[in-house]
Amino acid sequence: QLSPTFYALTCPNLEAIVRSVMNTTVTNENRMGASLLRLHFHDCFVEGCDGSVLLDNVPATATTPAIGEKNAFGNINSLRGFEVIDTIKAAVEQACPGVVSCADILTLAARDGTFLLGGPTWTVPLGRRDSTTASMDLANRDLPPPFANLVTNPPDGSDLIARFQRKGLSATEMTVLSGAHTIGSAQCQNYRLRLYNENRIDFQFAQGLKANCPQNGPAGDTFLAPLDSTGSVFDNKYYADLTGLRGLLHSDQVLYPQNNQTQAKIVLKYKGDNAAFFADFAAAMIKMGNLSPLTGSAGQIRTNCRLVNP
Ligand code: HEM
Ligand SMILES: [Ca+2]
Repeated sequence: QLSPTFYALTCPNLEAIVRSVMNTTVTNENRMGASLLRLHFHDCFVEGCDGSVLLDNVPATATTPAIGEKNAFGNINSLRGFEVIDTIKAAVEQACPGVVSCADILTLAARDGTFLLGGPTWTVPLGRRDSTTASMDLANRDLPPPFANLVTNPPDGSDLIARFQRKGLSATEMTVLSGAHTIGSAQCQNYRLRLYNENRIDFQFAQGLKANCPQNGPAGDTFLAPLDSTGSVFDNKYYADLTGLRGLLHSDQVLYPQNNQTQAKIVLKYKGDNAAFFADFAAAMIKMGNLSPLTGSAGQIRTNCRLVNP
């Protein structure tokens, strides 16, 4: 029951406001476009796209401790862009107070970040409402780790196909959404094991990265490398890099396996057809953006994206 015209009467300038702040932000720092795309993904995979990831801290309840998703493994010292959401929210509140959810703002910001770095655009269904809860445990359970395999990681279910399947997303959609790694960067601690322990990696590529990512931490732990060879441009180079064994994360390289032609063919298709990549990425983003939204009178419209309303 989300709709692209949800705010047509109540906040007609919403999309222009988001685009304007995002434009300034991405011009100033390219990577922030990528960071907001990732923030939206991490919101949607935990309790659905409800702005839960934006909550600074959540008061304890009978069943959950006082802690939010920001402290989960994949998020802590890694997620970025919270201040950008604050800036957009402030501008939106000025224009149309109390009407637009943080979850919708984040969804639009992710779309604009993609577009401003050269990617596709799409129409965003709107009308999500904000959660009053966030769960570190659910985030730890549902966000895929960079060491995840394609299909085999029993018994903890940390394989990529199953993890996305649980969110109603197919292996093809998982592969196209991973194409988001055409922009942005990762820290050495997330690709170190791959550099030193794996065979399916281009020799020169690994050598180049080892210089700043030594085998033993904490030295180099936070050193950033671009996720593909054109890290500030949204393009299909990511897939060419995978076929050249230059995927940065283990979870990237496993998308192009030797022993699974069905899966490998998805990568080859997007490597050879940028238009198909863009179209399928846009469609998969809309699908991911529709994950169990709060609508109607469920949840709330947060005044401050970091806090549940008093
Ligand atoms: C398939 C499973 C996935 C895994 C295991 C994964 C894991 C990661 C990791 C470990 C990083 C680097 C974080 C850091 O070093 O601080 C990263 C960055 C990123 N991820 Fe993913 N990711 C996955 C899927 C996705 C999806 C579906 C999207 C969006 C649709 C996405 C968007 C991004 C972006 C844009 C960045 C760069 C962020 C920045 O530079 O700030 N990822 N991902
Ligand atoms: Ca969420």
